[in-house]
Amino acid sequence: MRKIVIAGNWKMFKTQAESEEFLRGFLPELEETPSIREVVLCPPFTNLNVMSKYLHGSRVSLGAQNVHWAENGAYTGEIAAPMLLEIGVRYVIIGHSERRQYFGETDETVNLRLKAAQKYGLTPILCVGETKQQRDAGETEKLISYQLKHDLVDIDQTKLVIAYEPIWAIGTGDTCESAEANRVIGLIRSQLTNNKVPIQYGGSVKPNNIDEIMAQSEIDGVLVGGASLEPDSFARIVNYQ
Ligand SMILES: O=C(CO)COP(=O)(O)O
Repeated sequence: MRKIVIAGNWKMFKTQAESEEFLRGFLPELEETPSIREVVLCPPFTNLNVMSKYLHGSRVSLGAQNVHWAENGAYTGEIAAPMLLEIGVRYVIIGHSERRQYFGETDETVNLRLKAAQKYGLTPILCVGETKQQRDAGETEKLISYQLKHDLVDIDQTKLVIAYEPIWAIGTGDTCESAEANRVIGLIRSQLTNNKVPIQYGGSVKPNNIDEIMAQSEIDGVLVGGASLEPDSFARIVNYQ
């Protein structure tokens, strides 16, 4: 049985006060959530410390949205793994398409960040996925194979989560058909050496499509953007049928 990992990626949303307000509404809704489901929240860096204190003793794990590969150093604007560990962070999203698209992230830097995360005991959530153009050109499989081959060099697949996030489905309301997401995720799994790696789907996951997505045999969880920002909607997703 593979682990189920349901993560909220808050991107650049919520102040500290707003994140505390979210938790006040969200935590009570987890009382009935099956314990096999790992629930992760990935807020902006500025909220991690206060949320870590708030979540102490709760069943929710904290994740960051990026990590640098050096232990420390002259890297203005970056955050190192030991800084995250010290405040109780356990997961880190790496290689999100918004990092690749807007901030010059490459497969090489993704690989460096993955290695650093694992070296310090953080579990990376590696994001892969194709653009609309690549999909229309029939290049989805080739692109994802390329990303996996380069991103996963010397990576321990026993401490890894992968998220398949087709870029055209992110923030668009244009969810990938669940059967198609299942097919691509099966393909990702066939390229891994460890068949226990949890593989999530991400891209316009909402309360009204979560049950169908999670009914797919290859899909081990979801990485949720917009719908993770409201306590009721994220609780509905975590408590899928
Ligand atoms: O990018 C995503 C999660 O990392 C998905 O975002 P949305 O759920 O808003 O489409």
